Amino acid sequence: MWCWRLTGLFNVPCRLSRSTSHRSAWLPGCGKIFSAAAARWHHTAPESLKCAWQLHGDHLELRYANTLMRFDFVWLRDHCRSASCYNTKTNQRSLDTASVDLGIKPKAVRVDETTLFLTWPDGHVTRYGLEWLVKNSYEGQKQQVMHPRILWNAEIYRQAQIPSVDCRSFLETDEGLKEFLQNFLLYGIAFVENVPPTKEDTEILAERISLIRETIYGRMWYFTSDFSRGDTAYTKLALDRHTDTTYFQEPCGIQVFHCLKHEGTGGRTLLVDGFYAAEQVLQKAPDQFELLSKVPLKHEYVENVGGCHNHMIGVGPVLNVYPWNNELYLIRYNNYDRAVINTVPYDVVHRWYTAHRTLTTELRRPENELWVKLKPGKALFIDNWRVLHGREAFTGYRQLCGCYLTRDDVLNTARLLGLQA
Ligand SMILES: C[N+](C)(C)CCCC[C@H](N)C(=O)O
Ligand SMILES: O=C(O)CCC(=O)C(=O)O
Ligand SMILES: [Fe+2]
Repeated sequence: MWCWRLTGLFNVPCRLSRSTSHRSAWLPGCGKIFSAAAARWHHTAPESLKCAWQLHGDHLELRYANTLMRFDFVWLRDHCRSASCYNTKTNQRSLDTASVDLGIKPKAVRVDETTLFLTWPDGHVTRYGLEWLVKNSYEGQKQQVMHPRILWNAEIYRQAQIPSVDCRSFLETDEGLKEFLQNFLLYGIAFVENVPPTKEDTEILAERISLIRETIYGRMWYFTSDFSRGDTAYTKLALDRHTDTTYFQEPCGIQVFHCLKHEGTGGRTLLVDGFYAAEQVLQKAPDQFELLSKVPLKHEYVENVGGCHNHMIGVGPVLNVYPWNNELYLIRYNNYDRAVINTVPYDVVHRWYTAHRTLTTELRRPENELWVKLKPGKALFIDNWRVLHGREAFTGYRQLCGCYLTRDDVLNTARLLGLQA
């Protein structure tokens, strides 16, 4: 159901990206290679077209499992998995890549049903499983998604009826943790229920999946509307949708919120899937999507309140995509914390404002807004690289606790449980 939503992100041509310039050079070329040079193709077995290969001046071309791959010779030497080149105990390369002649060429090539064999000028033999090559080639990787996701608006999210995970099952069983992480990876948000409403218990939750990322706000933070810090978060005012810590070179990966107390009105939490909105921009105005992914901007945090003095600057585009498949991995969006734009000339600035407006329009569509009231006992985990949060103005005493998590460690936990992350 979600595949089609995802593919859009990768297939739309991105004029400046390397992958596209490759693609256009590649597609017209491949027909020619097959027809004009068919005599030079070597097949595993005469009756089998499963695998065929051809040696060119500076690369090896291999066709296997419906994938046409091209391998640079240095790449083929560098990735050798023989005992002298690769340590399988540590999964680390032992070969010194700098010792490989950049003009290296195999002196013999052979392919059987499962394996490619290369003999190098010094007699060293490298073997590659054909399946391994498909999985690890550029062409194979280009067809893959790094992070499978389900993009959502309020309706899609509600209809999916994703259950909250119970605190005990989250803490005590691998199944509970895995279910939670799977939902978190797919949707960018996930809830844990029946959490004792204390900072200490929230910390135990956080530590179950990751390392806590300590920042200028501390390790575990409590906050209320006391303006103890120089930021609107510490008031009763409404906060429009945004991602946090855009002013870090690497914005925090995950934000945990647990509302410990609220005696008053308002204060609901707003959640918006930034990737869903970005996908709409890509569909409607690919040039604008591209601009948002290419123009670097600064975000800034300048604080001088009480004893707190901080000046943080983070640089990066609003949308961050992997260049080989155009897949989004990070949105940096905070209009409060966006710094003076002095990294782009005036004409690009105007086009950037237009693109920013298009994205903002998508982010603000009421149908994309998921509103939830955080209550004591219900902890919310937000993927701060994807899902924007905001809050409604409120009255009365409201206390939130939480922390940031290091993204690498959340993904590490997910992978160890067998999830693709
Ligand atoms: C979450 N906590 C209250 C600790 C910090 C809030 C940081 C707010 C800042 N404007 C930002 O968006 O990064
Ligand atoms: O008060 C809230 O619900 C959230 C405030 C906020 O955006 C933050 O702390 O990052
Ligand atoms: Fe925030």
